[in-house]
Amino acid sequence: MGGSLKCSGGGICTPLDFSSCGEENELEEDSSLQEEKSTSLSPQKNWEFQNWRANSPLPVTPQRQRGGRSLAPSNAWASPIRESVPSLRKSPGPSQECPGTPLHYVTWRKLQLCDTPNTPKSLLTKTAFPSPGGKYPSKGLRHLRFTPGAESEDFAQATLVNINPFTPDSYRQMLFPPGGKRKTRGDLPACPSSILFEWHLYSLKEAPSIFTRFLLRESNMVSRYKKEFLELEKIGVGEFGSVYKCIKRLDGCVYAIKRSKRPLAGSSDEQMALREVYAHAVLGHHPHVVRYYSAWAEDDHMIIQNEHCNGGSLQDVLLENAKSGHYFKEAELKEILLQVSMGLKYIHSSGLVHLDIKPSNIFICHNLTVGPAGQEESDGEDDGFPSSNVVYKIGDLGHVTSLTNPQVEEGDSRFLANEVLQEQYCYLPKADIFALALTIALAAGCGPLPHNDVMWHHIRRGNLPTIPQQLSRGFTELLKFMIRPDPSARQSATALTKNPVLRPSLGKAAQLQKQLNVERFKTAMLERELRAARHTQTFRKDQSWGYAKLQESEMSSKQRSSSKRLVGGKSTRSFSYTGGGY
Ligand SMILES: Nc1ncnc2c1ncn2[C@@H]1O[C@H](COP(=O)(O)OP(=O)(O)OP(=O)(O)O)[C@@H](O)[C@H]1O
Ligand SMILES: [Mg+2]
Repeated sequence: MGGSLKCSGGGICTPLDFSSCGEENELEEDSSLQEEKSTSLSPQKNWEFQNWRANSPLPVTPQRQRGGRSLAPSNAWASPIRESVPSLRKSPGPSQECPGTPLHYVTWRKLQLCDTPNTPKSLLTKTAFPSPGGKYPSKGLRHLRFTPGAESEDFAQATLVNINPFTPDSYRQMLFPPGGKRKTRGDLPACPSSILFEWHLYSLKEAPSIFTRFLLRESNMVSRYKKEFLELEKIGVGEFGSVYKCIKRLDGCVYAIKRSKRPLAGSSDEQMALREVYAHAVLGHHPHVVRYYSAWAEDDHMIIQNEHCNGGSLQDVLLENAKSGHYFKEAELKEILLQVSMGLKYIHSSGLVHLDIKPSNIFICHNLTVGPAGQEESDGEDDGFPSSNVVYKIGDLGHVTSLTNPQVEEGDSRFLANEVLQEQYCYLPKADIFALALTIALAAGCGPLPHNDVMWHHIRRGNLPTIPQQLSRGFTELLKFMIRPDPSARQSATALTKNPVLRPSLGKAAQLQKQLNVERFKTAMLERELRAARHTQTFRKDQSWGYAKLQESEMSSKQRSSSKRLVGGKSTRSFSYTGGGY
């Protein structure tokens, strides 16, 4: 790949200098992978690996196919480190998601070496420990690392990894078995990944207590951001970070890159940054959750690469609306409520809560091309893919926490449910519902929401802020329900996705189904009656036939007896009876 590339706008883009940009880096990583596998093993394991490779019945995947990296099946519980390698992610088809998002980097199937649900720890460490200068050491150096003295350095590095608190216990137990039960090669499929994985289990077994967190400040890469992305413009500034619209030099697609404002090490921002990354990694893909591609630390700042939503945030639109005195109409409000409820349903069903739902954290994608492939993204028939051309997505997962072990970092007080302020955390998903109702009220045109004081409490008593447009009674009641003081009385996200006010077609279908059931029942009753009537009719017929037979036989016996008495009399009489026939 050389020469100049033609931009879609018709201009000539500066040719990519692959000596310094992402691809070289990626190829470097790729080509280093086989080496990396062998060199990150202890000498004994290294020998086993080389031996395995020589004798393996499986073809050794060419380096350009990135074969060594792709060990993960599609698994919602993706490892965060795996997420940091874009080519490992399963991308949707071209018709899905935002048109600016990339497609398959390589065919997923090609990437799979063996069906293990585990991200090999080798990949975690490989990504987690950038070497000085941002490149892996030369081959020679890498071999040198496996002198006995260098092993301890490798071992120390191998223990640097984060444990995602949003993954289920079973997942963590699988990765880090209690007591460090050592797996033998026989327990695992015979492929290089299993050897590497085994090695890491072995490390954990030997030193579980020194298994330390991978700290953001320990990253000292050359700016990956500058190397891999071309910054187009700053698109937003939030409490936590600034967001830039960028093109990835390698794939030519647009992304939103969020960079934390302050240095992270040891600050509360560090926790927030990690939460966001953990949550994104665990949530995977959903049409109503902003898609995540990668995250890394750079110069003590967290950088998160997300899908770029070309419509900006709902807050941006509300600001524009306020200027022109235009508000979302009821149909649009219902669409926003329905789509965000679908996203919340997905987040809640993953055992997480968002805790910062508000207009600036809802993002908009326009001009979505919905095709059959797009529909696959939907998480079920009930949630159907949005029919409109606008897709609303939940983003900014910096406050996400788990339902089972909530570590609550209160979001924006204007949207905060009273029970969360009172530190009652048993109905956390309902706090998201509360915030969503106020988000919709804002979109409907209500004035600025109070941060505190009398009006704040007035709303928490179940009173909707004044909305300057006539909304239907059903919709207003629905919004009121969502802000009821008792969180358990508020609808769940799942209930909202089925609510007939938001999905009248579902209501109509339900009504028709009901009518159909009544008609079916009536038909069944009529059939039963008909059967009974036929049965009675047949019985009567049989009865009358039997009666007639009886009468006939009685008559014939009478005649027989009278003819006996006439024996020797006129033969004509007797003849008439026998010839009468039955
Ligand atoms: N994926 C995206 N696509 C388009 N615009 C985005 C995207 N992510 C963020 N923005 C823009 O950047 C702004 C700030 O983003 P974000 O909410 O993620 O940052 P933040 O620092 O967590 O903000 P806050 O804490 O105030 O909510 C958004 O309001 C939006 O305008
Ligand atoms: Mg935000």
